[in-house]
Order: sequence, then structure tokens, then C-alpha cells
Amino acid sequence: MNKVLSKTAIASTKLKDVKLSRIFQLFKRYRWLLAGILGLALASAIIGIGPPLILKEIIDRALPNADKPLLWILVGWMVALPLIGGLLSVWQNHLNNKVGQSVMRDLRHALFGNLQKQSMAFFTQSRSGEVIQRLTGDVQAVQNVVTGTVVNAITQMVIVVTTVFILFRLNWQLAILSMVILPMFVLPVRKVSAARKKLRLETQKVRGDMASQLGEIFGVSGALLTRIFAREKLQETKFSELNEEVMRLELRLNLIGRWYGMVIGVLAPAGTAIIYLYGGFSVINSSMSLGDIIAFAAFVGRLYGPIAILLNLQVETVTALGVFQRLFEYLDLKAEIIDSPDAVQLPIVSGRIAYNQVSFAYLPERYALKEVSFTVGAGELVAFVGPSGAGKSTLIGMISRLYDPTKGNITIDGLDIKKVKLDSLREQIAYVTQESFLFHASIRENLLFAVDNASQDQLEDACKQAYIHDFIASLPDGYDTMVGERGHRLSGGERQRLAIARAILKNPRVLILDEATSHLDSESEAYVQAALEELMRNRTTLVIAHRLSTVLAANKIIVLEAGIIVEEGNHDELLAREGLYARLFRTQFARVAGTDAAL
Ligand SMILES: Nc1ncnc2c1ncn2[C@@H]1O[C@H](COP(=O)(O)OP(=O)(O)OP(=O)(O)O)[C@@H](O)[C@H]1O
Repeated sequence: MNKVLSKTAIASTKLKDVKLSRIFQLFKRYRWLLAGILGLALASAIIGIGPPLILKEIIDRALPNADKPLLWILVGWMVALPLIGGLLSVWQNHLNNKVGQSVMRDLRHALFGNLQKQSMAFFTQSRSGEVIQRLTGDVQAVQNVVTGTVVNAITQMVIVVTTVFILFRLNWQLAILSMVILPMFVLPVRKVSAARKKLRLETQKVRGDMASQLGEIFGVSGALLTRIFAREKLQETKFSELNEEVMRLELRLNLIGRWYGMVIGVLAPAGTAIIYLYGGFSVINSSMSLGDIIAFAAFVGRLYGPIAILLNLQVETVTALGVFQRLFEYLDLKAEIIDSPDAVQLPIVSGRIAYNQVSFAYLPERYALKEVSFTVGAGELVAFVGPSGAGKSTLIGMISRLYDPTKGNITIDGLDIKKVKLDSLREQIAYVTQESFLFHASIRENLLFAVDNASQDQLEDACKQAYIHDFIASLPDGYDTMVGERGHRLSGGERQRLAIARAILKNPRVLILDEATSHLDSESEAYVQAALEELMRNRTTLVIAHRLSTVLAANKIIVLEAGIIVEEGNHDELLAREGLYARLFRTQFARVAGTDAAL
């Protein structure tokens, strides 16, 4: 199966079931903290045994014997024990939260790290809103389970075990009776958990869809398109559908939880009632003291409460498993474009590039490039031309390993690029795309994205070479001007020149350039052209050419059609051939010749 496909097939296949042990692994780092919490939980549980016993002592000893000092002491303990218990629980709660929040931070970090490693194939086939939703919304959705479950489960189990022990010590017959009702608590758990897990998974999926939709609608390009086509109503309808669906699913999820809560809520008093019935008869027959029965009933409450919590935790955990499936799916994504184990540092190159029999298929058997071979000398300019979809972008992107060849290899200064460290390769390459992307930040920050320790002088030099400095200097905030999302506060030509300045700042040995097809006015165009000439100077340049001046200046023009090199040579040679280049020249370059002539 094609590599690119295997990575994205995840979207359609069923998610793998998550094992609880995998979730426990997330807590492994915090085992000592968990042990501390367990200690505190034990202490709290032991303290919790006190009040019912004190009650029993008051009723059975202090009151019948009119023992006032004993009453004082017992009442004193009645106040002191909850106070100590309260202090311990604040501490325990804090540690609890610390573990939970740490696990969530680790999860987000691991997800982020793994997504960073993914190749472009992943990003072209996923929606950014969905990715963000998993990293934020999904992690948030497991918060309750992650922060509370492990410790809460331990605490409640300690309470259950200690209480069962005490119950049997007090009266073993009553103790057995109090457990008769327990199976009725447990029976619905499996069904409820499974139903809630399915619903939670559905909800998170719909939330992901909603996040993607919002990202598209309110991104600058989406907002523009919506307005141009006056499709606000349609967008609203589409949004409402998902919005309603989220509400419907959340309501169902909550309702199932409530029904279950109600069943438990009814069963617990029923259990206590049985105790009072049997115990009441025993008191009437004088086979038990009043204090015994009251203390026993109080302990039974301490049994049913934690059992209900434990079962609820089980339901919540299984519900969250659905969300964990989505998180682990991203954690398990294999990064395909990574350093090979024996990768070496790429030394500063002169910039000789060779493509050797390079083929590439995005989809099985649908080759975007077929056995492409060519060489570029150091410092040379090679222009690629060809009809739309011929494979030009695919071809030039491969030099910085946005995609790896399906067959064949690419070398730079004779070294196979798959055998050098990715960072050291990409450090020496700059890629100026058609649509110059800028972050929603200041001009300075956008420039520093290329080299984070560049000085103001270096920034200004680069901007002067890119013919954008005077414009920046004329802005009220100068280099601190915010460029707006994707740089939409700047004109197309200004964005391009800023992107060129960023590339100049990087000072790469190899330049990949996808010339913008958008026609700027002749003054802007002249500036962009001049900036590009500065950028290309003394570097090996691979350019998807749309300007006449570029093809004329190129050392070599490579003509691509349907992923195959059909012609190769300089402008005059290719024109004389009267082939594809000559045709393209007449339809494409001759059209823009007017613009170039303005230079
Ligand atoms: N991410 C992708 N997944 C699947 N197919 C793709 C992907 N990107 C491009 N293609 C296909 O690969 C082929 C080559 O695309 P490419 O973008 O390299 O062409 P191009 O020559 O740069 O086109 P243009 O001049 O229109 O930008 C096209 O048929 C395109 O549909």
C-alpha cells in the first residue's frame, strides 16, 4: 500500500480499542506522587471510621452512664476528626489535581510533538480544525477522568475495604445482609458504560467537525468567499445542523448518566432500610443495642456511597475511553519523513542537485512524477514549466523532503538527501511559495521566523534587498506592525516581498521558488521581480516559472507534462523545437511579457 495512503486511512477505519493499561502508562511517571496520595487517602479513610464509633460510644456509654467528661472528650473528637480529615483532603485534592494536570500537559505535549513530525501528506489530508479539536477539546474531555479517577478510585476502595472490615466486626449477619443489594448496583454498569462511550465518541467527532467548519468559515479566505458569494445563510444552516447535533448528543449522554444516578440513588436508601428493618427487630428483641444499629447504618452509608462512586468512575472511564481512542490515534501516527538512524549532518553545500529516476505517487499507481532525472549545477537557475497538474510543485518540494520519492533518489552535492539530517538539509534551503504565508504577528516576528537571533540591522538589510524596507519604515509601528491573520493586512505584493526578505535573511544555498501567478500592478510587480533577483543571486535556484524574465535568465528550462520531463534546454533551443514549451510560451509567457517589459 502506498505510504501516503496508509497514514491517512485512519480517517475511515474503525478506531482501535484502547486498553486501560495504556492509560495507566500515562501515570507511570507520577507513581511516587500517587503513592503519597494513597497514603493521604488511607489516613482520611481511617479518620472517617471515627465519627460513627464516637456516636456509638456517646449513645451506648456516655449517655447511659451520665459520664460528662467522656461526653466532652467524644464531642471534642467529633469536631477534631473532620477538621484533620478536611485538611488532609485539601492536600490530597491538590496533589490529585497536580497529577491530573501533569498527565494532561504530557498528553498535549506528546500529541503536539508527534503532529510536528508528520509529513505534509498528513496535513493535506486532515482538517486543521479537527487537529486542534483533538489537541485541546479532546484532552479537555478526558480531564475529569484523568484528574480524578485513579486517586478517587484508590480512595474509595480504601473506604470500602475498611468499612467492610468494620461491618463484619460489628455484626456479620447484618454485614452479609447489607451486601445482598450490591449486585443490583453493578448490573446496569456495563450497558450504561458502553452506551455512553459510543455517544461520547460521536460527540467528540461532531465537535471536531464543528471546529473544522468554524476554522474554515471564519478564516480570512473562508470569510471572504462567504461574503463574495453571499452565502452567509448557507453557512449558518450548515453550522446550525452541527450545533444542534452537539446539543442532542450531549443531552442524551447526560440523560443516560442521570438515569443511572437515579437507580443508584434509590438502591442505597433501600439497602439502609433493610438494615433498619432487620436491625430494628433485633433492637426490639434486645439482641442489639441502639448504638450498634445507628453506627451500623452510618457505616452502611459509608459502604454504598463509595461503591456508587466507584461504579460511576467505571462508567466515566469507559465513556472517556472513546476519547482516548481519538487521542491515541494521533499519538500512534507514524512519522514517515524522519532522520534515518545513520543520518549525517549535511555540511555547507555548494548546491549541486541531481534527481535520479525519481518517481512519486500520492495515490497508488497514480504517478505525479515518473522517472524524472536531471542535474543542476551549483549556483545555477533551473526553471520548470508545464501545464497545470504536471507535477512541478511536487517535484520542487521533494528537494526539502516534503515528500520522499516512491522510487529513485535525490542528491545534493552528491549526498542522498534521505541520508542526511533533516534539519541540516532544511537549514540550507529556502522555499518561497506562491501564497506567502505570514503568521498573525508583527513584521519583525515574521522575519525572525527564518533566523531567530537576527539583529535589527540584518532585518533591515534583508528588507532593503527585498525592496520592502521603505514601506515598513513608513508604517506608524514600523517593524512592530501586526500583519493580520495570514498577513491579510498587507497587499499581495507586500506579502510576497516580506516572504522574500524572510528567505534572504535565511541566506540559503538552495532556493525553491514558486513564482506567483497573480498579476500585481506593474509597479508592485517590478519591486517583486527586483526582490527575487536579489534572492536568486549566487544560489542554486529551482523555480516554477511564470515570468518571461525568469525563463530567459534560466540556465536550463525543464518542461514537464503529466509527471514526465518532455523537453529540456534553454529558451532559444526550446522555442526552435516548436514543442510543448513553444506552445506554453505563446499562451502563458507571452501574455505576461507585457508585465515584464515594464521592468
Ligand atoms: N496532496 C495530494 N494528494 C493527492 N494528489 C495530489 C496531491 N497534491 C497534488 N496531487 C496531484 O498530483 C499531480 C501533480 O500536482 P502538482 O501540484 O505537483 O502539479 P503542478 O504542476 O504544480 O500544478 P499547478 O501548476 O497547477 O500548481 C496533480 O494531478 C494533482 O492532482
